[in-house]
Amino acid sequence: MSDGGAFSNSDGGGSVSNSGGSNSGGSVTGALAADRVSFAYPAPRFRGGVHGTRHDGTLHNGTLHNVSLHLAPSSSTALVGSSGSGKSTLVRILLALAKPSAGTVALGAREVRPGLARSLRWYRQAVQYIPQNPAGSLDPRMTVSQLLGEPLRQLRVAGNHRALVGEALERVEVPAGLMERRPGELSGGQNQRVAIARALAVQPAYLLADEPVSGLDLPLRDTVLSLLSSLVREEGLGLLLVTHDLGTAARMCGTTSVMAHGRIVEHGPTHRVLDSPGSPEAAALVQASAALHFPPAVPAGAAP
Ligand SMILES: Nc1ncnc2c1ncn2[C@@H]1O[C@H](COP(=O)(O)OP(=O)(O)OP(=O)(O)O)[C@@H](O)[C@H]1O
Repeated sequence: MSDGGAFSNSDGGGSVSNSGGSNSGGSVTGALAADRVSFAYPAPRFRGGVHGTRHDGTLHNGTLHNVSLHLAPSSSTALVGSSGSGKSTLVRILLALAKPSAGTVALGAREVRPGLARSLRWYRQAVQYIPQNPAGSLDPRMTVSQLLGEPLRQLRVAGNHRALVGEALERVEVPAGLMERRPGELSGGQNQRVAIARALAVQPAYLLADEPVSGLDLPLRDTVLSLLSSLVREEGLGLLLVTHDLGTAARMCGTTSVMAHGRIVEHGPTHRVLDSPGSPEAAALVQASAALHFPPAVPAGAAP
């Protein structure tokens, strides 16, 4: 699909309800949708121009152009694309951290835009984020139990917070004995799991995850990906997985969107996108991934 026109996931991007499970973010119903979103980062002042615009009035550094992405409960979508194609920027817009210059973001029937923390509390609970470097997002002064308890308190999540914290840590296999440690007293992998537990503890309806397992060893990757899959399957979570790993996209996600130069250039069932890519950008990603996983064999005796 060219230019990211509005589309729905094949597994139901329309207005739907969470199918249940225990995710309390599931009290929020409907699709999470970016519709025809454009965005440009502020640019340095041009000579004789207005901040952020060219002399002809067009936006400089138009980072996203007319991008649409619809996520549905109980489904996983992979967002792939080369470095700098705009994936993280789109995630920031979906998180209502950046305001699009055109287009809208909505959860169900409610449009969302950056604003007062109080007015976005419902949205921050419903849509959680796992950043690229989750461990780096943790306040080093806080203990694990404080780190997980803080968003529950700030977002006024209903229920027994102590129990929610314990349950989230158990899900990512962080032993309860580490609850009073601070990030500096944990391994990188443990910190990453704490950051993931922090997102899960508020029981979101949607999880936007930017390379969530890139810093973990292989068995732990498997554990975390299996956990995310089961949250989607059994508890109605909607997952957007930003990844450079097409194998992870194939394993986890029913649909895949491909970004290039700030546009969605292709969207469809993951197996179709990966098996017979319909855009040169998707084809290049598949080719690069194949070369990485199955490099041409070095003939015996040849220098490596
Ligand atoms: N804060 C910023 N100010 C100005 N330009 C930015 C800013 N953040 C990102 N950009 C630019 O916006 C474009 C898209 O960046 P973005 O981080 O969204 O790409 P990405 O696809 O997530 O890349 P990666 O896979 O490397 O994380 C890039 O050209 C980048 O340099």
